[in-house]
Amino acid sequence: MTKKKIILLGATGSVGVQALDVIAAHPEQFELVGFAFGKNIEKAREIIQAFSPKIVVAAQESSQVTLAKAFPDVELHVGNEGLITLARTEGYDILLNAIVGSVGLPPTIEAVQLGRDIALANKETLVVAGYTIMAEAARTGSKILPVDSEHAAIFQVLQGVAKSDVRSLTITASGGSFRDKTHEELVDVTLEDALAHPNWTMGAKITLDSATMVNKGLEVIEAHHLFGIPYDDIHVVLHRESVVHSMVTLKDGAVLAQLGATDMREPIQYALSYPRHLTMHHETPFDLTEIGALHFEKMDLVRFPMLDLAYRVGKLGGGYPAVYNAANEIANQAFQDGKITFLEIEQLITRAVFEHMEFDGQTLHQILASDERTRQKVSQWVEDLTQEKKIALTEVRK
Ligand SMILES: NC(=O)C1=CN([C@@H]2O[C@H](COP(=O)(O)OP(=O)(O)OC[C@H]3O[C@@H](n4cnc5c(N)ncnc54)[C@H](OP(=O)(O)O)[C@@H]3O)[C@@H](O)[C@H]2O)C=CC1
Ligand SMILES: CC(=O)[C@@H](O)[C@H](O)COP(=O)(O)O
Ligand SMILES: [Mn+2]
Repeated sequence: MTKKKIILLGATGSVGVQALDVIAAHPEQFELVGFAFGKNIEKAREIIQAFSPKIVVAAQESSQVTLAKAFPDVELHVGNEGLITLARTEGYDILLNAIVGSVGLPPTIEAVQLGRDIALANKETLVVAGYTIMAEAARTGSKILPVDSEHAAIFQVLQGVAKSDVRSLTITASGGSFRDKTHEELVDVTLEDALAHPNWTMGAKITLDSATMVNKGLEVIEAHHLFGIPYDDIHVVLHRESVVHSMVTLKDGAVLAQLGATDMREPIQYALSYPRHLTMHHETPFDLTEIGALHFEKMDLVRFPMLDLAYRVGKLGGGYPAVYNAANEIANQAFQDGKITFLEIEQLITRAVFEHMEFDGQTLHQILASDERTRQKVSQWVEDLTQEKKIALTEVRK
C-alpha cells in the first residue's frame, strides 16, 4: 500500500500535535515528509527525531542554524520564503495547514496553484482570500478538505448529497468562555478567564476568538467559501455541549447532523484519510446517554456583535473580510499581551471595518494591501490606547 505523504504547517501547535498523533497511529497509511514551525525549537527537535522528515522550515533563522547542526541530513529553510519552498516540494500528497493566522495564506495559494490537496485548519486563509483559493482549486483540481470541526461535519454529511438539494447550513457555537455573561460584564474580564474554553482545548488565539465570537464569524465566512452557500442560508445556533458539530438542512426539510466527541483528532484524521474513515486509535469516549440532553438557543447578535459584523463583511466581500480578520489578529494579540481590554478588541475591529472603503472588484493584490494597511493602523491604535492609559494613570497618581 502506498502511504500518503504529508506536509504539516504548524506542527508544534494544538492542531499540529494532534495531527502528529494521527500520523503516528497509522504508520501504514501516513508519512510525515516535511513540517514548519514557529518558535518552539524543542518540540521541533522531538518531531524530527520521531518522524525523520526530509524538509523542515523554522520561522526564525537562529532555529534553522541550531537544527542544521543537529540534523545535517534534513533540508532546512527559514521564514515565509521557506513556507513557499515547502509548499513547492516534490513528492507529497497533502498539505495540512495548521498555522495560526494569515501567514498561512501564501503557502496555501502556492500549493493550490500546483494542484496539491490541502487539509485546512487555518481558517484565516479562506477568510482573506476565499474566492481566489476556491477558484484556483477548481482550476487545478486541488481538493480543499476542511479540518475546522464544524466544516468537517458539514463536509461529512454532504458526501453523496447534491449541492442543489441543500437549503441551508447551521453552524453550532459553544458561546465561548463568556457565554453566560452580559456584554456589560465583559468590561474587566481577564486573559485567564477568556482562555478557559468550556469544551475544547485549543491554541490561545482561537480560544480567545471563541470568547469574542470572532471565531464563529470567521467560520461563517469559511463555510460560505468552502460550500458555496449564500450568507443568508448560513445560520449559527448556540449549542452549549458542542456535541452536534454542525447541520445541513435539505430542500425537503430533512436535517442531517454530524455528532461526536470534542476531539480534533477526528476531523484531522478524516481530512487526511478522505474519502475513507479509518479506525480512530485514540478514540475519546462518546456516550449520548451520559451526556443526557442537548441544548440549542438562538444567537443574540446584540450580545455578540462580532458575529453580526462578520455577516456584514462577508456580504460586502472584497477586502472587508480581510480587514475584519487583520484587525482581529492585531487586537487579539494585543489583548494577549495585556495592552488592551477585552472589549477593546471588538471596538478596534469595528473601527477598522467602518473606516475601510473600497471600490468593487478587488484583486487579491488589493485585498492583501488592505490587510497590511489594517495591521499598521490597528497596531497604531493599540499604541495610542496604551499611551492614553499611561497618561490617565499618571493623572490619577498626581
Ligand atoms: N486548535 C484547534 O482545536 C483548532 C484550530 N483551528 C485553526 O487552526 C489553526 C491553528 O490553531 P492552533 O493549533 O490552535 O494554534 P496554535 O497557536 O496552537 O499553533 C499555531 C502553530 O503555528 C505555528 N506558527 C506560528 N507562526 C508561524 C510562522 N510564522 N511560521 C511557521 N509556523 C508558525 C506555531 O509554531 P510555534 O508554536 O513553534 O511558535 C504553531 O505550530 C488556526 O487557524 C485555528 O483557527 C481550527 C479548528 C480547531
Ligand atoms: C474545535 C473547533 O473547530 C473550534 O473552532 C471550535 O468550534 C471553537 O468553539 P466555539 O467557537 O464554538 O466556541
Ligand atoms: Mn471550529
